[in-house]
Amino acid sequence: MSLVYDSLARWSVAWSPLQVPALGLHVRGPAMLASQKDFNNAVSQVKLLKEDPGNEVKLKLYALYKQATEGPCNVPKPGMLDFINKTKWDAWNALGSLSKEAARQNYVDLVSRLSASSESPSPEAPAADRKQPESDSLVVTSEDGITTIRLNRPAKKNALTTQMYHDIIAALQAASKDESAITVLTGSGDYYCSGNDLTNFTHLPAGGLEEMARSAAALLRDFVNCFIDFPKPLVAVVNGPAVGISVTILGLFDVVYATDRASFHTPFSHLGQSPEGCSSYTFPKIMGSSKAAEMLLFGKKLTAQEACAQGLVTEVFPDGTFQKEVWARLKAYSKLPPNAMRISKQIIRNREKEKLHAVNAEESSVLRERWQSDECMNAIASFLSRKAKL
Ligand SMILES: CCCCCC/C=C/C(=O)SCCNC(=O)CCNC(=O)[C@H](O)C(C)(C)COP(=O)(O)OP(=O)(O)OC[C@H]1O[C@@H](n2cnc3c(N)ncnc32)[C@H](O)[C@@H]1OP(=O)(O)O
Repeated sequence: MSLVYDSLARWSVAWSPLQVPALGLHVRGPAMLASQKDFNNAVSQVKLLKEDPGNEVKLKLYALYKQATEGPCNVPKPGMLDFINKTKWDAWNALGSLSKEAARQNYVDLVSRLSASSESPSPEAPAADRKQPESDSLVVTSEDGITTIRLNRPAKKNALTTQMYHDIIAALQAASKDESAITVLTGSGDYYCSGNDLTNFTHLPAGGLEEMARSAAALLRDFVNCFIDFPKPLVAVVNGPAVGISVTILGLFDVVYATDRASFHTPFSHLGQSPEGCSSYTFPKIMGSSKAAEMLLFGKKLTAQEACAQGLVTEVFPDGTFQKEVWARLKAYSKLPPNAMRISKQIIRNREKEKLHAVNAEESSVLRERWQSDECMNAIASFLSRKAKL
């Protein structure tokens, strides 16, 4: 094994970035695929990376570059002892029949994530230095080794405004670097979260509906990416009913504790919309395809006990003792060695990450189209004119 690593290290020196670029990526909608120009820019950007991304990532870059430029692996497998070329060949071959266009997009995505992480400040951000959210609708605190991100719009059932998506992204980025061991998302009041604030769709920018859909899809994608990439144990403390995107992203949490008053509802078809938060992938994996279809296609609302039986929720607590029991448990967990927890999370989650990024991109792209449909516009208009509730 060390021989292979040594060889890879030398390789990375010998490789020009032009030769270098997530394995197993097979899904992506046509609307958001990168152009040749985006791809060429990404190839140039690789040269400017400030930090060496490591051999594993270089292998991914290499494989995606080959797939994007030459298509599926079409050269004979190198001999057993030709470690370097065999490892490169394996990485390229693992991409199977991924299309050139999807490989190009995945290459662009990977480079953009690498560029963003090499630009972000690396020093640990202690809780006291944390930039506070722009609005009071999100409250972020750090105590006893736990950073808590609290949705704080109880009068609107914690519906997520555009500003809140931005603030949650910033809070997760800060939490990933602070001194806490565990990060928690929870809600204030009787609801956990009623999902996307439907009035987000009423603020039409100068570019009209099309521009609104484009920017919402980009924000959705960034938002979900933060959950996919979050490096520490991430726990949802579901203090009441959960709707829409607050349910779908639960598949990206490590542990989900729920009060017995919680319910889990994804009424996407009722809203003329389609699943997000990687739920089109995580839900069938967690609960099987037919239970996932009942939720995601027909909007079946699950009780907390049902969600627990189906694996979406880790444990259900009686509402009367929910807060006390859950926080006592989390405080105990937060004393565990933080690095061990991070590394264990990495092992559990890393092999799925590229797939999840590809699913997120496709779901966002499909929603971009859905948001411009009559079905969706009519459903939102109906809610806003108070004719419809879930
Ligand atoms: C960057 C964009 C990314 C988008 C990602 C895609 C996300 C998709 C989703 O999340 S889809 C799910 C969207 N959510 C809903 O459709 C829920 C709509 N709300 C309801 O059906 C009901 O409000 C309820 C069942 C959640 C609660 O009903 P009830 O207990 O009777 O309370 P009220 O209806 O009186 O609600 C109180 C107050 O809150 C306002 N409100 C609640 N939810 C939302 C919401 N999602 N968006 C906007 N406003 C909401 C509701 O209008 C009331 O306001 P008012 O007091 O009348 O001013």
